[in-house]
Amino acid sequence: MGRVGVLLLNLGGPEKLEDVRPFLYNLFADPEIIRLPITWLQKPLAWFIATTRSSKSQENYRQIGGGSPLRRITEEQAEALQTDLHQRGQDAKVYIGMRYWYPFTEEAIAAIKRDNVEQLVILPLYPQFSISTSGSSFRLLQNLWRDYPNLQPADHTVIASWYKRPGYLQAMADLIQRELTQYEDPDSVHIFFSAHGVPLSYVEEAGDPYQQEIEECTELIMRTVNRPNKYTLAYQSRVGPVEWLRPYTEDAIADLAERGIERLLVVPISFVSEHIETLQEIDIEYREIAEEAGIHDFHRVPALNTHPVFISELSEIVIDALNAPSVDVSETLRPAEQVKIYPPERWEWGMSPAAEVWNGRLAMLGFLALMLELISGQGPLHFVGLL
Ligand SMILES: C=CC1=C(C)c2cc3[nH]c(cc4nc(cc5[nH]c(cc1n2)c(C)c5CCC(=O)O)C(CCC(=O)O)=C4C)c(C)c3C=C
Ligand SMILES: [Fe+2]
Repeated sequence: MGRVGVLLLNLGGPEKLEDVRPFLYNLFADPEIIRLPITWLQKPLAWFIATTRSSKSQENYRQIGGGSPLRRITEEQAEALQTDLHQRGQDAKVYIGMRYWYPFTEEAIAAIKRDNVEQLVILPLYPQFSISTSGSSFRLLQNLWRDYPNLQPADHTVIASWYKRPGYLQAMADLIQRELTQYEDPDSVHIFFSAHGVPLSYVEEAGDPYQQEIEECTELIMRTVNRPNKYTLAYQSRVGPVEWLRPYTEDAIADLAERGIERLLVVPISFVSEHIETLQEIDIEYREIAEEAGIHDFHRVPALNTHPVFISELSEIVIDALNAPSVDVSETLRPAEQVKIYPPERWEWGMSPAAEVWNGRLAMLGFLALMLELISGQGPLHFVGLL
């Protein structure tokens, strides 16, 4: 057997405040995050959103110490996984490929080539699959290997999602149990699962399995916790004007407060590391919302980070993958491609999704034209004297 490598895929995060704008640009330039029918508009729109959003986003990163801890934590996870694999007699090198910031996936692929890795396990650090996360990274790999076929290792296998794995469920249950034991009356605590949201259209029109996987994951964790506590699942971090998966976290907190719930234990479940959305959004913003609504006992379960049971499960996933027939990255993408493509390209009359999409596109084009005219000082509105 040739050299073995493990590629951990993750999102990446700005390390300093100056990184925030270019990081946001990379994120919004990704067609799996915003898909535009006119490809040349993707980059100007990404530039526009990144520029307008960056000061608000920078303020959030400032509140957590001036940057994302994601790179440091992912490096710790990679090191712990490599050590655990070695201890099991599996000699493998672990690489990190971030989607939107350093170390970029392209850098990891170059290192994998340099090291002559022949067998590669591709393991996203997202327990559940979404088109916007693991799907986007798989698409990037597919495009890279299409354009540079010599960079592709002789054998590679892709793990699409792994939220059902017993070690993951056990580690999550352990974190929840640990927090519950801090309470005098643990059964009175309401467990609040907060998953990262995605636009509703990803699920309803593009066939993203994310919502189903999140719901099943929540049930499996509660079964593993094996306690009588009541629980709720809600979706956080909505961006932009379109509808996302519901209930939104802020609404669900207000609703529970109205029902007289006093003790809330928040469990972030879409991501395995601390990041801006746990440290700032949950710990600061949602805590404030809860307290204003009358929930003064507001706690959060820490992210898995390098929890030993979790790291050990990652090793098991890698070893199982090495012993199973390989799965090509394009096979993993195929199920999402077989379902309806979003946005629908064919025009349909009436109040149809196609009409909504095309209205949205035209509005976006009009808005962009206006922005360009405001910046350049030239255009049809200047010509007719309206600007
Ligand atoms: C605009 C659409 C977005 C979708 C869809 C989306 C899905 C998604 N994201 C994560 C995990 C993370 N996202 C993070 C940051 C982040 N995400 C978006 C937008 C979408 N995410 C933005 C604009 C940002 C930047 C931060 C901000 O301005 O609010 C991060 C943080 C990394 C860090 O810096 O610490 C993570 C992690 C998941 C799991 C997901 C869908 C399942
Ligand atoms: Fe996100």
